[in-house]
Amino acid sequence: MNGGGPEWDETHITKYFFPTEQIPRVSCTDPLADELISQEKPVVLTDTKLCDSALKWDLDYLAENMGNERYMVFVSKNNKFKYYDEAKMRVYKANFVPPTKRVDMTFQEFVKKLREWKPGDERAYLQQGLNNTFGHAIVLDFLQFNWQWLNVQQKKHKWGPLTSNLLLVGMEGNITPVHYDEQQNFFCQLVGYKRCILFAPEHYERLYPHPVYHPHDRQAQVDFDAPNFEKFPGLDKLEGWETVIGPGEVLYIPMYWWHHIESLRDLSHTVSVNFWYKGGPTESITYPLKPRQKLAVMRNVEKMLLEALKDPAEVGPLLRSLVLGRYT
Ligand SMILES: O=C(O)C(=O)C[C@H](CCCc1ccccc1)C(=O)O
Ligand SMILES: [Zn+2]
Repeated sequence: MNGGGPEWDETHITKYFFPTEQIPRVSCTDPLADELISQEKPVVLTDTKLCDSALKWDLDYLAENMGNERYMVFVSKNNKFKYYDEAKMRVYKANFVPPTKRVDMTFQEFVKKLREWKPGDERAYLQQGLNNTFGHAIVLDFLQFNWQWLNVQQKKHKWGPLTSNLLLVGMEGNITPVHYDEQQNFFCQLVGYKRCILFAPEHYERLYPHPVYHPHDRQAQVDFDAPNFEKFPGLDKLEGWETVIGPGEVLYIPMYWWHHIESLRDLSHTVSVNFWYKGGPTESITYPLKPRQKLAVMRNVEKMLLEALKDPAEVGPLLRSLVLGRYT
């Protein structure tokens, strides 16, 4: 399972209620790699040398070179860091209690928090878009990423522009619950080990995402640690793909694919950098539509209905009267 040595073993892996298969792990020179990426299927690339210049980004190096800027850190009373959209939170009428709190702090403050952490303390997760305000050493490392390989991939698979790189520094055991993004993603692991569980877009009916207008848009309502099979009956048909990625490995997370990401329990903190790309130009439509295209249609229908009806409570009844007994 894992590369060279005994970095981790099954004791670090939480057993969930659904079956998974291993995500293929190939060399980036293997034709299978390009085949899977062009089919928008997940694959672990073991030798891209994408971020080798950042393999040295341990806490001391980052604390030393990240200057005194304040960075975006989320704190949580438990180990879950479920993302929420702050803009949607502001206009969301019902009561929404954000599950984490955003606290901007310097990297030194963040490292102190990590090193002094005791069970029962709130957990922290630094999630900051990389930009040129980071110290010059970091910028130099960034410039040495394997941009040549990335540009070849971007062109070959007709992706849109690179939109952002998120620097992620997490505590062991931190979990980003299952969600999807509307971008292609080369997810690069630098320090420590992350378990990534992925589900194809067609598992949409089994993961029950929050409504599009909800602050947790794109996030599943399901809690893998406490699955509610009555409320979410589709869960018993859920099946996924998973892998554990370590330093120097890149996981391709296709656009619209669901992913749950956890920093292995009881091991070490983790450092990752992602590369989010806009999807390519909508290719000529062929039928039947691909699952991710149906997902995009469903999102647009939701947005249109909310715009037309104004009251979210009317969306369910209207759609039910539209389909029940007619399309079902
Ligand atoms: O790279 C990805 O897509 C991940 O999900 C990585 C994930 C943190 C992402 C946090 C987040 C989720 C949604 C919107 C904006 C930010 C992790 O590694 O814990
Ligand atoms: Zn994501």
